[in-house]
Order: sequence, then structure tokens, then C-alpha cells
Amino acid sequence: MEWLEEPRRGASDAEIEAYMRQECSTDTCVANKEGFFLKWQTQVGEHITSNFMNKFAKWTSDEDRIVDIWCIKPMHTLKIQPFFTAKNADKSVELRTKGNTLFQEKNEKRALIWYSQAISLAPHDVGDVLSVAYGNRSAVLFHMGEYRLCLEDIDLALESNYPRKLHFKVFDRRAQCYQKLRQFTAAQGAFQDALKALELSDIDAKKMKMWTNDINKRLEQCKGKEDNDSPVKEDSLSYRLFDGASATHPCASAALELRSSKEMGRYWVAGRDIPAGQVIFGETPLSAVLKEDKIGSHCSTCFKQVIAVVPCPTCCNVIFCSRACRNDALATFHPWECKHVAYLKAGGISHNAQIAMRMITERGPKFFKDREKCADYLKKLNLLVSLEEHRSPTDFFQRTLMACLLLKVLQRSHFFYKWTGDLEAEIQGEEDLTEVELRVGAILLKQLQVIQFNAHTIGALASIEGRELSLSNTRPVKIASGLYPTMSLLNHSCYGGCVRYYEGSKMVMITVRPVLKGEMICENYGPKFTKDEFTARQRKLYSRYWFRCGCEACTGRWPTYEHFEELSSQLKILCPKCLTIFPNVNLDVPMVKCTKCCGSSNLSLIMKNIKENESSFRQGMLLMEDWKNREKAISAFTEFVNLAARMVAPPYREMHLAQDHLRTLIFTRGKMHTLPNPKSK
Ligand SMILES: C[S@@+](CC[C@H](N)C(=O)[O-])C[C@H]1O[C@@H](n2cnc3c(N)ncnc32)[C@H](O)[C@@H]1O
Repeated sequence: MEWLEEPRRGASDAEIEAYMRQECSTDTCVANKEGFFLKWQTQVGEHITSNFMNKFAKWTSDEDRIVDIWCIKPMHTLKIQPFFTAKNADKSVELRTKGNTLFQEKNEKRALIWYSQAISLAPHDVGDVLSVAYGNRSAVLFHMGEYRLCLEDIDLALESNYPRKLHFKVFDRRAQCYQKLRQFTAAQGAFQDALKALELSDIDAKKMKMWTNDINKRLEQCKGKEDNDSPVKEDSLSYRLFDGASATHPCASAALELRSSKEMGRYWVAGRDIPAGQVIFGETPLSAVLKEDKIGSHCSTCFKQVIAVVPCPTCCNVIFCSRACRNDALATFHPWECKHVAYLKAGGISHNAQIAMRMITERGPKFFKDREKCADYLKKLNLLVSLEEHRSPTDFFQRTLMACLLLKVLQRSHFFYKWTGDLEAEIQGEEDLTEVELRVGAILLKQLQVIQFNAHTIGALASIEGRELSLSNTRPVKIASGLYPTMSLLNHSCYGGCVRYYEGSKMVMITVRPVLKGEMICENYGPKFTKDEFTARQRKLYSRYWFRCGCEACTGRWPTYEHFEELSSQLKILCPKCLTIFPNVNLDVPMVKCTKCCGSSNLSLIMKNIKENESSFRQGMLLMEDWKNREKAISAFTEFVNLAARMVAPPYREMHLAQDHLRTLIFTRGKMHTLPNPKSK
């Protein structure tokens, strides 16, 4: 196995780049080098001869690669273990009791945390540990004014065997939630239920009288009142695609066209002039997975920050924000991941490998048994670059081994067949791949290649708890990563033309400068010309995405912000008629003639317009200081950019600053998250 060694001092650029490329590629496969995967890779690698590698290097199909690696006997010595935090009734009761104390002390926020942990740890199939924890948490949520979440907890408590003698309490709470939500008909029904349930309680006569009076009083308050029947629709679309939807790619604007070239692969261009501030994509991911550090705080299905945890009935590894999201996960990906995700993480597998796994588990076993569906699915995957032809045999070896590990875990999760009760026989049998297993293995391998170059981070802006809401008090946070096949066809430019924000996992892409008809629309993959030097950008892009960037910022060697001052006196002024740069402008001569269209223009008038337009920029700067004025600031910067692009060619400092601000401001359109305040306990 020939892995490149870390280059020594004095190594050539080519040697450094080749090594960096190998390391970046490994990072997309293996996240934690201390995990067991790399050790297993070394052990298996010891059994690989140069003959084997020569043959392996020649394969052009992923199925052949899987078969080859699967046939290496020593790789089957790896024992796949279920590894997950199981339920614990005693611990759950202990945590609930702590929650009770905090609630009595009116520390609702902390009580909510303890109750949620009690719920996560409570067994789902025995006694009333779970239901009582839900019932208690519903009381906290009621006091916090979270009426919808309170209603959900009451349903969950009742679903999970809440003690009959206490039903009157949760029915009364349910009725009060409806009352607060101004749903008086439902409230009256629930108060009646509470009165009936009182008969099953074991409270003494005095308390019974008190409860009956209180419930009747509240019931009276609801009579004759009109229901508020316009519940807020949370998930309605808040954007409109510029020019409507494309006929071939419904999540893209009709103003976009797909082109391709040998050097650039496929890329999107503007089919007509597109101004700044327009929505050009709105796409839901093919699959997406939460980042590891968000698993305890965000919903594994919809990625929302969770207020009241709804757990998996079996493991304590993941959380959901609602029954709907939990049920969705249980009906799709989670049963196959539940007992092994923590094991895979211990192995050190990358986030990309987790996405590859999710792409299989989400679709479920039935899907992969259907040959035609799989062929269609592969066709879709094959539309995305995998740069197969540029991969080294060692890269393929590592990626194939990772696909085999994921396949082994799927086998152990009984993805392919039902549990037979004989573990030894099962493990033995699994060494011979069935047709479906081989198909899934090959798809896993393809996915691992594709995700490397096409995955997007799903991010949001987070405010800091207890601090005033302002841009300076927010931080961008990475929530998840996913695969967006249509948007993935956007190529990179160090001077990107569009930015994104997220509505849940839906990615919305907006132009931040005008793009003329026929021009390529690019996003920025990370290295920006304003912040990163040319050589660093080139190296990063080559190592991570395997291409040499030839964007205008690279070919023109545009300066970073740090060196902009030297440029300010050399604005590249454009002919207002044909947008060609006037060469050798002399500001002392009032009229200037365009070398392309031969039109004459008044230079001092153009300069005056440029200065006037900069007042929109300054207005944007003032507006963005106030959180409430974000949309107004977006409008001011957008107006500035649209006009500036017709007067001055980049690089133009204010233009790029405005685009940076637009990026931040547009990000605030997504759902805000909160980060704990480091100063509070
Ligand atoms: C997310 S894909 C973009 C779409 C891709 N061109 C295709 O045909 O599917 C990323 C890959 O596209 C290529 N790419 C992106 N930007 C490029 C650029 N500016 N010049 C050349 N190739 C680029 C690189 O191979 C990169 O790994």
C-alpha cells in the first residue's frame, strides 16, 4: 500500500500538493484518526500484495472493487458490535426528581433540561416512568408558555401509560393550553374530560371539591367565546424563484441554463440578465445528516433546535423535536442506525460516510431490492462528479474498505434479512455477498465518492442567550451536511456570485451581484479572494476539490482586503453603453471614448454617480446596526451592488464589502438558533 509520507523540508510544490490532496481525501472518509477504522485499514493492508493492487487498480466498476476487497479474508475478523446508550429506569427517576426540585424552585429552564434527560433515559415498555416524566415536563412547558409543546407532551404521557388516577391533571392542563391558544371548543371538551377523570382520582374530598370548582370556573370562562381558527403555518414558502421554476430542474430558476466544458465539467449560466437579490435555487437535500456536536441539541429528522426532547424508544443517542419527526425517523432511517451509529463514530468514520449510510437507511431495504429503482437512483448519482478517473488505487482501497464497513453494519442491523437467532451462522453467511448486498455495497462506494465533492454544509445563525439581538451578537453555526444534486452543479469562483440560507434543510440561493446573460454563476467553496491569498486559495481548492481555479480574481491576481488601499485610486470605470472598461482613464480629461463601442461619456458625471451610489452603501451600513432593519439593509446593499456593477469593474472595495454584508444579512433569513452564553452557568 503506497501512502504518501509527509513532505520533508524543501519538498517541491507538487509534492506538498499531492500530500495535501491525499490528506484531504482521507479526511472526507475518516474523521478521527484514533478510531478503529484506520487500524483495521492497516491490518487489512498488510495482506495486500502488489499483484492484488495492480489488479484492483484496473477495475472500472464499483461492484468489482467491493468484491475484491470483500474477498480479503482478514477483513472479516472485525467484530461489528451494537453500541448505544440504553434506557435506565432508576437513573430516569433520579433525574426526574431533580427536575421536580428545580420546578418547585421555579427554575423552569433547568427543570426542563432534567425532565428531558429523564424522558430520554426512561424505558418505553415498562411501568409509568416515561409517562410521569412527560406529564411533569408538560407542567414546566405550560409555565413557560410553550402551549403547543405542552399539548404534545400530554399526548405522549397519555400514550405511554400515564397513571389513570392522575389523568384529571393532564386533561385540565390540556384544556388550559387550548384556552390560552383561544381554541375554546377544544378547551371545553378537555375540561369536561378532566371533570370525568376526577372520578378516577384518589384525592380526598376537600381537594376534589377544590379541583371541581376550579375546572368549572375555567369551563365557564370558555363558553360563548369564538375560536381562533387560523393556526400559523410554519413551513410555508417565503421565497419565489426568479423567473419561475425551470422546466428541467424545478428547484432552479427558469433564468438558468446548464452548460458544460472539458475543463469545468457542468456549470450553471445565466440564460438572461439576473440582478442581485434574486432567488435562483430552492432545493431540499437528497439526504442530510446532523453534525456530531448537534446530536444532543437538534432534531435528527428536521434539524430544528429542540426545546422538548422526544427520544427514540430504544436508544439515547439521538433526539427528535416532535412525535412526527420521531415517527418519521422510525419509519425510515433510524431502525437501521439505532444500535450502531455510535459504533461507527467510535470507528472514526467521517460525516460524509454517515451521509452515505443515511442515503441507504433512509430509502430502506425494499428500495434496494428493486433493481429498476436502483438503476434510476444510480443514474442520478452518476450525474454528480466523483472524479473516479483521477483517484489513486490507495484512495479507492480506503473508500472501498469504508463502503465494506458500512455494508457490514447494515448486515448486522438486519437491513437485508430478519434476525435468525443464530449470530454465529449469520456472521458466517454474511461473508458471501448476496446480489442485493453487493448492489448496496457498490452504491455506498459511489456515494462516498460523490459526497466528497458535492456535499454542502447546512448552517444557521445563532444568537447568544441573554444578549441583545444584533449582528455582532450572532455566530454562524454548522448544523448538518447534505447532498443537493441541482445546486451541486454550481462551480466555484473566489469571487462567488450567490449566497445561501436555509429554511430547515431546504437551501435557498440568492444572487449578490448582477449576472449577465451567458455569464457563469458560481458559488464560493470557501477560499475568498478578499481574505485568502492567491497561492493559499489555489492550494486549498486543488487539495480539496481537485481543480485549478481560473476565476477572474485568480487570473487578475486581485488583492485581498488588506491590500485594497493601493487600488482605490485605480477604479476600473465602465463604459455606460457597453460595460467595457475604459483603459487609461485620466480624471483631468472630462470626456472619454470607449475603445469598443466608440461612444463618448462624461467622466466627471460617471464619477459623481459612483460617489452618489456609495451613499446607498453607507445607508446599508447604518441600517444593519439595528436588527429590525435587516431587510432594509439588504435592499440598500442590493441597490448599491446593482448600480455599482454598471459603473465600476471589480475589484472595487465597497462592492465586495457590500456582498460580504449581504451574505451575513441573508443568512439571518433562516431560522435563528441559540448558543449558551459562556458567562452564565
Ligand atoms: C460541486 S461540483 C461542481 C459541478 C461540476 N462541475 C460537475 O460537472 O458536476 C465540484 C467539482 O466541479 C469542478 N469545479 C468546480 N469549480 C470549478 C472551476 N472553477 N474550474 C474547474 N473545475 C471546477 C471540480 O472538479 C470540483 O471538484
